[in-house]
Amino acid sequence: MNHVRVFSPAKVNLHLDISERRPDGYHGAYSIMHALSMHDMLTMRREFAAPGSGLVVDVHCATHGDIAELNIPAESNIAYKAVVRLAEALGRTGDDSVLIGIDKNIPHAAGLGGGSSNAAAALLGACALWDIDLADTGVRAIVEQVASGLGADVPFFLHGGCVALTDKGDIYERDLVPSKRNVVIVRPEEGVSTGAAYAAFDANPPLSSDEVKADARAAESADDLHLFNNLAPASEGLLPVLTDIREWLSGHAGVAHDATTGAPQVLLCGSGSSTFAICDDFDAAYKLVGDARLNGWWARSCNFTSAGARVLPTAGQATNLGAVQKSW
Ligand SMILES: C[C@@](CO)(OP(=O)(O)O)[C@H](O)COP(=O)(O)OP(=O)(O)OC[C@H]1O[C@@H](n2ccc(N)nc2=O)[C@H](O)[C@@H]1O
Ligand SMILES: Nc1ncnc2c1ncn2[C@@H]1O[C@H](COP(=O)(O)OP(=O)(O)O)[C@@H](O)[C@H]1O
Repeated sequence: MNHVRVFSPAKVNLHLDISERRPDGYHGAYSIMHALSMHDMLTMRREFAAPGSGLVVDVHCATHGDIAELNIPAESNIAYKAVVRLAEALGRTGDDSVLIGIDKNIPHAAGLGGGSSNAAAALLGACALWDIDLADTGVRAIVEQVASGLGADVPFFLHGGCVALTDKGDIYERDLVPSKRNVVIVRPEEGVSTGAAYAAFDANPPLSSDEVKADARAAESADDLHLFNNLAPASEGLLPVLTDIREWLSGHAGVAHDATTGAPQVLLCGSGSSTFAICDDFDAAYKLVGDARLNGWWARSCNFTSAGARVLPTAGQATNLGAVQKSW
């Protein structure tokens, strides 16, 4: 195969329980992530490689839908790093040329994991271009190790759906039954750096109770969870407009409420700067997007999805991802 398209979804953390900083600099994290129908699309092509060139990778990004352009050199793009590190891990030292086009709909520095998802998509796309069998457990272990080395959020996107992860939020623990509900994402113009959010967390870590921990571990489906994110106060401290957005969403008609606690189902996406709200139905989500835009915020509606980063079937093969893409 010399040409693939790879679906690259966004994520939210339905539950993000950060513990104290570890000696390796990372924080422990029990994270339950859910993939969204909002997605980027990667087009990857293998081209003629000049003799003696080694591996040549190039990346081009096009942004769509009012999101800021990603003005970074190709070598800084995490999709570039993914392909180079996978080639190294697999011992592929020969001449090769891989061109990656990224159509970006997911805003960056938004807590939606767009870069991490692009990295997972690039790993799967490279495997398809190189005819690498991911059913082989040895190969799969190499791909998962490369994913984890690229960033804590990357391994999730190899799975997708709704997944609980442990350690630093990168080790798969179990699947939960995905949700089919409507989601609205709202964000201000500014982003939040993940590293800065973790540093602010360290100043006064709001550690979770045993009850919160037990509750998350008992949940079997996404819809059973009580939304939780103890990184949110740190991000709100860094970017006070996040408090305004949370309070505004929490008081908006059409936002769903937790059946047990009665709390509005509104939460910061990971380290921010997006906030998500779960809505009762599509009409409520549509109205919420319009109202948020009137406040000057970026807003989109989408759905939870059971997909992850996925190489799309070539023409003639059946797929259910079309339904996912039409939903936003
Ligand atoms: C907070 C979360 C929630 O899913 O993601 P975002 O909301 O930013 O997307 C993750 O923990 C972020 O994952 P990711 O964005 O992949 O982080 P990395 O690139 O590995 O690390 C970025 C920075 O965050 C810190 N970091 C990350 C994960 C973790 N468990 N502890 C940390 O202290 C690292 O020290 C590093 O300075
Ligand atoms: N393919 C990519 N898509 C988005 N951001 C990328 C990409 N490659 C590198 N980056 C860098 O990673 C940073 C974090 O991006 P992203 O994963 O979208 O945010 P978050 O971790 O908040 O979800 C960006 O600000 C950008 O500088």
